[in-house]
Amino acid sequence: MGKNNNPRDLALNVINQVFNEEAYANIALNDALKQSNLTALDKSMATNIVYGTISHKMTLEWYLKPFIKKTKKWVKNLLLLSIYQIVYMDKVPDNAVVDEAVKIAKLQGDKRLSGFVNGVLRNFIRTERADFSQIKNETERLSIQYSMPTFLIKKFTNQYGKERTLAILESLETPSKNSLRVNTNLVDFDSEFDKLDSRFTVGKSKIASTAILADTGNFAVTDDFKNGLITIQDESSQLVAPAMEISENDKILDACAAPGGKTVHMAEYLKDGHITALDLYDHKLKLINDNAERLKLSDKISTEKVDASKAFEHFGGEVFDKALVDAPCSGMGLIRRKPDIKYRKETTDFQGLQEIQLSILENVGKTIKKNGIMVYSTCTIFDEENFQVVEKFLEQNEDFEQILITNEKEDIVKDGCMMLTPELYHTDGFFIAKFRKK
Ligand SMILES: C[S@@+](CC[C@H](N)C(=O)[O-])C[C@H]1O[C@@H](n2cnc3c(N)ncnc32)[C@H](O)[C@@H]1O
Repeated sequence: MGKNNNPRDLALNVINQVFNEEAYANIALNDALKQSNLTALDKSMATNIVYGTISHKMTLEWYLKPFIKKTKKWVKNLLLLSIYQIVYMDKVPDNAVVDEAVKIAKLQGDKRLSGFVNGVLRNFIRTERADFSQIKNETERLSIQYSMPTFLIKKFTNQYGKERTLAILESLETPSKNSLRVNTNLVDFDSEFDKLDSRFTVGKSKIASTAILADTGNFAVTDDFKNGLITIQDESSQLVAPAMEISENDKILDACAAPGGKTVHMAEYLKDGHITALDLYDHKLKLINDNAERLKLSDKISTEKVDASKAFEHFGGEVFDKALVDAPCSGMGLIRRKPDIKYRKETTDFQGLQEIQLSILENVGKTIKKNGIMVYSTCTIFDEENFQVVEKFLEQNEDFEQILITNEKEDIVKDGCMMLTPELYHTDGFFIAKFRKK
């Protein structure tokens, strides 16, 4: 079997990049899948192994620890992804996992180590599996059981208490749903729902009227996606555009816009209005333009490479009717979809992120007209980047007041902000606050 058509070998190469070189899992996996000639079924298996192994990394290391001393990084990664299959993938027989691991060790060019891999895995299978209850310290136990660094367990517990923390951790263990948004400019919601319903198992969202949900299905390759009738957007983030109170002639600034998921949603509300979408990088602006083109909304959107914390210097004061600051954040609400986030050191400087978020809000705020609306959103569920930002922004900017957000689902509203934790509706974790310029 050649390298390019072995799903486990591909998974190992991606995991090596993520664990050894801090690559982003989604990018490394997409690149590897594109270059491979795997069947759709094998692609899905490789994807499952990559995300499963990353998601359960700390648990798998704990399982593996009694069986090895020191070994090469790729060998350890191969053992981790094999133990993932043994423990979590019921349909794959243990013997097949071992045989495949041995084959991959040989493929990686090391016959001697293939014997070692064989021995460790056979030993692991023979030995009774360790039980989490033997870890006496509760924080450590939760950390190993849910593969979450202890400082995050502590942060969750401090903010949400034990019971809700457990519910959040449990909910992060179950897979994300596919969440689609219907482009109601091009097609009626109900007819698109019926059409998708005839081909996939789909359902409606409990929180976003534009969302269609599905457990499985690769919607990015469908004609309806390519033709812009549907797009892929989490239910929680579909709540942002409706919160903006958009009028069809509004001039809107989307300050942190790429890849443009919310830009295109807001643009659907416009007739003669226009959105200026900013980001820091050309390749990211291209993603916004691609999205706008696919959804047939290019005439309503222009992109500019401008630092949002210097928007006022670039555009001047009182120019826009509305602004969205969908700020750079730790992304801790996306752990279910992007499990590598929980191990990344650069996303844990919550105070540093808060400073950036406040400086963007303050500067963008100056570009809004009197009575203009500014919405602040993040995909994180920690207070430093959410309620503390709202509080400090209002303290430091007396020309703004908070508009209290309401929703018929009271459990997603807290202190006038929308606050979705991942266990409530099995969405991404998400936060929305709303301000008006006096
Ligand atoms: C949370 S993402 C935005 C997601 C986007 N609103 C959507 O719905 O698809 C944050 C974006 O802000 C950009 N960004 C970070 N700092 C920025 C800054 N100072 N000015 C403008 N964009 C910035 C990042 O490159 C990233 O693309």
